[in-house]
Amino acid sequence: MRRKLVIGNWKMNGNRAGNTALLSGIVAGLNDAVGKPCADCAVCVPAPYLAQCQAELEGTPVAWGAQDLSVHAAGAYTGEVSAQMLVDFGSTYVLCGHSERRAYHAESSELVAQKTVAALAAGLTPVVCVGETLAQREAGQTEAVICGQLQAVLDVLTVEQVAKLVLAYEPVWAIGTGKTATPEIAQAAHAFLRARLAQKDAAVAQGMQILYGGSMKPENAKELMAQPDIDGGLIGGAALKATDFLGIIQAV
Ligand SMILES: O=C[C@H](O)COP(=O)(O)O
Repeated sequence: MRRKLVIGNWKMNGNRAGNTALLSGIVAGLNDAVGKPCADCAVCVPAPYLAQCQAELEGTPVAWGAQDLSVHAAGAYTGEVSAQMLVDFGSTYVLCGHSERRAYHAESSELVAQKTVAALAAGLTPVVCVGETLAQREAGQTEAVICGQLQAVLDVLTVEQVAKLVLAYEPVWAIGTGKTATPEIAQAAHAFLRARLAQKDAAVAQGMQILYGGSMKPENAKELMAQPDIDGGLIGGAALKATDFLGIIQAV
């Protein structure tokens, strides 16, 4: 039985005072919940706030991490942040290949694969994001696109390394638009991804947490998470309000 995982991706949002209010709200909500939460949870924050997460989340049920990393270990790479720097601040997770990185920073699937390798080498858990645009879906290319994005990563990893990944399916047309994929559409994509993973290794495919991302909210989370191949959520907008984020965790 795969454990559910809910990750909040703050994107480029936050400030010190607001972060404290949000994080303490999440922690208080989890502590108030009756029994142990049935999902693991984490926040992926802008790199400058990793120290704040470490100071305010250590010892709580909320893990933290970053939204991107460099493929390089160190050196003359102005503006880049290495995997080891993320580890220095207690990060567990790092997003690799979020669609906004692919679209606005021209990240290729090959670069995403290299970032995944760098994250694993530092002991981080990469959350590899895949997803098609609306034009690609309408052209019937969804499976080819997400398969290509996944394959680029699988090509450079051993089975043991693949077992350490988290995968996120985020249809670009559902991100920040309020247009959530229906549970059936999301389930079909997740099942497809799991079948592709099974071609690498059946047991690893069965154990892989595949998160859904794209306008997930407390109101639609329950139905999405009830799908057999949806193992949690990668949450954008709704991760910026403690009650919404907790509502999604409670929907598990
Ligand atoms: O990483 C999170 C996704 O991009 C989803 O964002 P959203 O929940 O605002 O649609």
